[in-house]
Amino acid sequence: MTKRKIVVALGGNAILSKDASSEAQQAALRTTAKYLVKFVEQGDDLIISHGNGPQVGNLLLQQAAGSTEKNPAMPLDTAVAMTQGSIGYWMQNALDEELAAAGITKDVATVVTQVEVDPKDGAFTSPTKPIGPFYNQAEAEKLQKDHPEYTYVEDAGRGYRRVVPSPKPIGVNEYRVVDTLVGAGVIPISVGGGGVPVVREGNRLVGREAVIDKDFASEKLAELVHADLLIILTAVDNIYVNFNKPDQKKLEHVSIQELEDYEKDNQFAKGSMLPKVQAAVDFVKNSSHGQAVVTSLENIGEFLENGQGTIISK
Ligand SMILES: Nc1ncnc2c1ncn2[C@@H]1O[C@H](COP(=O)(O)OP(=O)(O)O)[C@@H](O)[C@H]1O
Ligand SMILES: NC(=O)OP(=O)(O)O
Repeated sequence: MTKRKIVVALGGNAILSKDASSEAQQAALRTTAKYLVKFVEQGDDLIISHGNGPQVGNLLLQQAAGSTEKNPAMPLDTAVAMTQGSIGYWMQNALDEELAAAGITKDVATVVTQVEVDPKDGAFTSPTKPIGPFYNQAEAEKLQKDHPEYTYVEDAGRGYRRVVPSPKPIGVNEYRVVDTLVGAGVIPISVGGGGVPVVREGNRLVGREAVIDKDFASEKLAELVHADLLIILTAVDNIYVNFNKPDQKKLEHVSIQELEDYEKDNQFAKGSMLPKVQAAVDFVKNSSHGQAVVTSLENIGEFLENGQGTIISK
């Protein structure tokens, strides 16, 4: 098997399910690391990215609760950088342990990554990215009254959450560093939480209060480092059409044209499967030879051994 350069984007369930304590998130990441080591065992070069929606929202709440004039709460761009650090630390620690258990000598390093966005991106005036905890309707209504500057919306029938702007990534400032690390045999963790959103002002990169979708940021990074594969890991083994209906159909090998047709047919839920499908299609379209895969962590073994999962090609 030839050595491949793979960008792996980790879904929310790879880090946090119900318990938001650091112990529980670290335990989940140790399980995640066991799966990811399978790629390393077969000689692939990995670049890992991850989400931060629950974590960055929780961090903002902690910041607000403890803030004083002398110890002010940090803005959202800085909070994103803080979650890159904390989740990166947990992921490095978990991978170090699992690589050692597998007898593999390889370093892992987190790169605080700034992702460029367009200051005129319409997302800045139309927040859509859910962050932090879920609320019931009464709680959300009270929060909305107390914080008219924030937006709370219903999130896919699961409760209410605060939403923030989520502009599209147009560049990854540290992509060359990431590629250099891969070339040196290191496993980089990059564009965590979609990357810190920044806009270019001359020679300066200036932070913006937003949370970029990690699937789109991972796609941009995969393009820039000329990855062979973009693997988007989530809670399902495959993308489906007629998802959760009696006639649901699993997609196995699918072309970008077919996926675009299904997208026009509204087959993919906004804010959950749709960004993954769009990121996968963009990567395959914009790379000379790349493929994209959407599957679950638990299915990695089946993907590696039998090609199971949804595999998207030109
Ligand atoms: N057409 C579809 N095919 C498969 N899953 C879908 C589809 N539409 C919506 N989903 C849901 O989208 C989820 C993935 O989105 P989400 O949980 O937001 O992602 P993440 O894993 O990045 O946190 C899947 O676990 C599944 O429940
Ligand atoms: N930044 C981001 O996309 O996070 P989630 O995947 O947790 O929503």
